[in-house]
Amino acid sequence: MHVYSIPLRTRFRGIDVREGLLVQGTAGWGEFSPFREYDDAEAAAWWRAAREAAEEGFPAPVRDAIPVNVTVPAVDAERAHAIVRASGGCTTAKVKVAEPGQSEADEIARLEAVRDALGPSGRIRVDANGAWDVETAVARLAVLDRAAGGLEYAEQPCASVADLAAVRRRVAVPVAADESIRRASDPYAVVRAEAADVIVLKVQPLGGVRACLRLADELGLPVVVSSALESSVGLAAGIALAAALPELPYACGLATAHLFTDDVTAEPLLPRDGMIAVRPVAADAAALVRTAASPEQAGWWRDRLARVRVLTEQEPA
Ligand SMILES: O=C(O)CCC(=O)C1=CC=C[C@@H](O)[C@@H]1C(=O)O
Ligand SMILES: [Mg+2]
Repeated sequence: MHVYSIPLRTRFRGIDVREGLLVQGTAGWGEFSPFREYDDAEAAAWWRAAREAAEEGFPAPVRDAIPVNVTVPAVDAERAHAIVRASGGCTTAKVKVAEPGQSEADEIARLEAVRDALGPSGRIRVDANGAWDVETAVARLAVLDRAAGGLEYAEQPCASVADLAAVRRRVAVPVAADESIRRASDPYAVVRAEAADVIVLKVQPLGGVRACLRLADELGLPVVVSSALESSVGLAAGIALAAALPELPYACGLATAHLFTDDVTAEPLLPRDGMIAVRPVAADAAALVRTAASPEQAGWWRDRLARVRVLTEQEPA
């Protein structure tokens, strides 16, 4: 069991340092890295995903490389341009918007810079993490669609399923559901309400690759696989899901190793020509030493895992 702590290059979803616990089992390496504020019940799905990776391994792939998007945090225009140019050939960009303290003008400048860096044939999507109300989403998406020279889709413009559905009825930009799937007690509500054109699946919060494949099949909407901001060990599970899905019509949000200043392996899962190769990832000793968390942090993660294990051991097999 190893606990890593790796600083991010840029603050992302309010965090500057990513932490997680890695386990090695008979099938390979698994990652358990629920965000700190999640309670043990929510963290249980993340442990099921880690256990699957370590003990069962992944289902057979149907493709050997995954197209990925570059993820652009809520940075200024100049940084956004540089991030896209250094992305390893990504032709799709996902741009964070609705950051507290930022204005519409900041978002317009960021999107214009991303369009400039990608060129006219690139695809741009935005992610508001549920921060807008319906009126703001409708007005803002029209503005951002123009600034971007066309948006591929808007990820989670509003928090509730009802609001997503209302936005979808009123804007031409397609809507993707993320938090409404991964943090919802009822992911099927999105389909019943016709609230999304695309669903975002993340392996750890949804309990593993096989659980995601079942959900994708039942939901019946096009899937984008995204990371939960993981080390390359966790990213490998997302790559395995993207590799096993019968259809993969969009680039996936799995190029987030770029956001980390270091990784737990000498061969991070980074894109080349906009694609990440499907391959197993093993943590290596030197990288684990370099990225090791403090004894205090490691103790916190071990205690958390011990509590979550008790919860998951009570589940039916
Ligand atoms: O989808 C991507 O391009 C990268 C992953 C990503 O954006 C996220 C990872 C982890 C937590 C989230 O706040 C965020 C997201 O909302 O999709
Ligand atoms: Mg999202």
